[in-house]
Amino acid sequence: MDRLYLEGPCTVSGEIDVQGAKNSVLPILAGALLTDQQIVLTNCPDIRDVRATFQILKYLGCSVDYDNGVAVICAAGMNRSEIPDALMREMRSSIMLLGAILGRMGTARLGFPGGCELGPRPIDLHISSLRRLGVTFLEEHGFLDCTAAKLHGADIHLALPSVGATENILLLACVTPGTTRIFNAAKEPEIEDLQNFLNAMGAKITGAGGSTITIEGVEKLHGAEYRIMPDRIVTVSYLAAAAISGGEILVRKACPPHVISVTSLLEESGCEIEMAGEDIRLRRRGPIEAVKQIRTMPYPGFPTDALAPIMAYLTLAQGTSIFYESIFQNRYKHVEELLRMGANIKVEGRVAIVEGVKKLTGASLVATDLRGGMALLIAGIAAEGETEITEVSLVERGYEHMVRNFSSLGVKIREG
Ligand SMILES: CC(=O)N[C@H]1[C@@H](OP(=O)(O)OP(=O)(O)OC[C@H]2O[C@@H](n3ccc(=O)[nH]c3=O)[C@H](O)[C@@H]2O)O[C@H](CO)[C@@H](O)[C@@H]1O
Ligand SMILES: C=C(OP(=O)(O)O)C(=O)O
Repeated sequence: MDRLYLEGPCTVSGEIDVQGAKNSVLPILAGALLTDQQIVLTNCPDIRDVRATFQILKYLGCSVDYDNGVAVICAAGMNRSEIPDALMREMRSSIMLLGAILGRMGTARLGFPGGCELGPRPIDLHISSLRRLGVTFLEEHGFLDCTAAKLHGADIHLALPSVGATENILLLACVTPGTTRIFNAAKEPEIEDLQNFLNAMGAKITGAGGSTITIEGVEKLHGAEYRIMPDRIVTVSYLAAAAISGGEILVRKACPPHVISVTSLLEESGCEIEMAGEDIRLRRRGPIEAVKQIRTMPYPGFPTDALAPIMAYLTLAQGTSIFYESIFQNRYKHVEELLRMGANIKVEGRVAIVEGVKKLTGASLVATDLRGGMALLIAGIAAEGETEITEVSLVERGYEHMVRNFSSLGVKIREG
């Protein structure tokens, strides 16, 4: 999709099911390379990053079928271990294929991943961790040549709890002889989803969700059927859209415990939240109240991926909200676009000061990145008049069926 048009203000109201999580399905698709038997994934989201991963899997020699949220992958015919540069640049998570390709083929050749819109995103921790497992790297002409001749378990202390590095270690260590322990591992729920999926394939991993993960290498993995967990950032994006519009929403098939850092902020700012089983209901009580301090942190802290959607919501708050982005260097590109709508935001380094305004007005905007683009959509719901958003394909990296889903909630939205 090229562009989106919204006609605001609209009131979001209704019920919606949450899609499967982008950040779970991508490493899990990499895991499908570790067996020559069939993998069936349900709740697999229909998003651009998944389609890009399918392209890479097919290039590597796998068969891939996708229909209505069910992906069937078979890597029996895998006959390549290199990923062309153009496919690597499609997305950041292409780097997650490294551990899996090495685990299956013993060698891998790939370029550097894309997705640099948030500032520098080095892969030094991925490389140093896999080196501890016995992988050797040769870097030449923008490509990494990797060889896993003599793999062995190891203790790995991560300097930072990197989500991607933790996942790459899991993917390789589960088929590496011996015991591997990861200290200061990332604790994000998507890591636990990857652990559960790999264990369903016969891996022996314990501890994901905590900061120490233990992996007993096994010789072989087998086929499995697995349901991808709900996307926590899509969940909070729907909640923010309803909240800014003064509406009421029931988000179904979610995982409420995964989004408490965001729902408690929504409550603090004037929304009523009810959680029951897989349901989250949000209703706005009155005016939006500013939130004094929002600091992005690794899980279970406030997620960096939720910063932009929540910032869009707080542009209409009474008072001043202050954001501090602690994970990425440049997560404020969308701010310039929100300013065009009449928002009052000042950015100083990693801090953004959002002075609430009484109204936003529709404008012609460019999506700067995935979550920044969703922030513009959320602002466009509350803005007076027409909002045009271009570069929407960036938003489609992580959100499925946007026009259909937001229309069903009462948003006047159409594809351009
Ligand atoms: C596909 C996927 O799951 N993406 C998520 C993943 O990204 P990703 O896995 O890239 O994020 P990381 O947790 O690795 O990055 C966190 C921080 O560590 C730094 N770092 C990371 C690796 C490395 O080798 N060296 C290094 O310095 C990064 O620059 C960043 O400042 O976690 C991020 C943080 O929750 C989320 O915003 C992304 O949505
Ligand atoms: C930054 C994100 O994703 P990625 O790591 O895939 O670029 C995101 O989902 O907000």
